[in-house]
Amino acid sequence: MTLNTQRGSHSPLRRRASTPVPRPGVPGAPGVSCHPQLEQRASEPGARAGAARGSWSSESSGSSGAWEPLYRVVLLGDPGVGKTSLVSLFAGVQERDVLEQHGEAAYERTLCVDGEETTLLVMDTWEPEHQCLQVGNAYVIVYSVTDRGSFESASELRIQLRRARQPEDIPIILVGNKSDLVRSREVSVEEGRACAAVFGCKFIETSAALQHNVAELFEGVVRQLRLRRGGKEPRARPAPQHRRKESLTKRARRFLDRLVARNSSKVALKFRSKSCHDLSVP
Ligand SMILES: Nc1nc2c(ncn2[C@@H]2O[C@H](COP(=O)(O)OP(=O)(O)OP(=O)(O)O)[C@@H](O)[C@H]2O)c(=O)[nH]1
Repeated sequence: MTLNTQRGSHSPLRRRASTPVPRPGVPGAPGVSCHPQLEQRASEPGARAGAARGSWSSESSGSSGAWEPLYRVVLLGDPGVGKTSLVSLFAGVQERDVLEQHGEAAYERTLCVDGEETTLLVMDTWEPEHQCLQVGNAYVIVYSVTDRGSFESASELRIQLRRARQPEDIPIILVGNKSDLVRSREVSVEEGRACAAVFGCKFIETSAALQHNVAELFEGVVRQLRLRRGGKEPRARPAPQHRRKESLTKRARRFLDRLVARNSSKVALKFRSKSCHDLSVP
């Protein structure tokens, strides 16, 4: 299964072919970007249907020109874990429809998931400290299952993200990539799932090389965004409280310490999540 070719009747993914690279300027004008600038913080829940899109995109989609929501999805993770490979599959790029802004590459694509179209602007970043922690409507934190260090970095990123976006209930998906490299695996699927459970995010393993679960990942992002759409998310987090923030951070640190203490597979078994692997439920 690929993101770019026929997938039968199952959730067809449609690439908006040759989406013009927008230029900065007046929103809505032909050939002009309506994407928010990177300096702009992501909208609050309820208004997170970020930038409306201009006439150029409705032409390419053949739609009536109605404005559609566009969500910014930021990929984070250590170098070499496969972020660019995953994003390239998402974008279906041979030629790169790349929007270069402040050093990040962004790819826009409209997905049809559960009969409804949603446009994602997926940003492949390599500087976690940069503004990317502020701009995403959803985050995909990638590690390589063959690199325990990248798994630990993913946990650190989750902590940073929580600090940066504490009051918001934004979708975060932990991704263990390179699942095809069975013999060099260093992080078990149970550890990945357990980590996601501890950090309160979703989890999926992918193989960009085999194109396994890549479509499911981005469809899952769409579903997670929709679950929170319009501020109707019933599981919206309560107002932030200092004590809770501290306690979760401490728990996360403890979890990390235990992983590093090479007791990880036993520890992982202690943390079970009923639904962190199901990207279609809250
Ligand atoms: N076997 C295997 N190799 C992969 C997979 N995903 C990526 N790779 C390879 O891993 C290497 C790094 O992949 P990238 O996609 O460039 O990783 P990245 O996270 O974007 O790396 P940076 O650009 O340095 O941040 C490349 O040689 C890819 O071909 C995968 O699922 N399986």
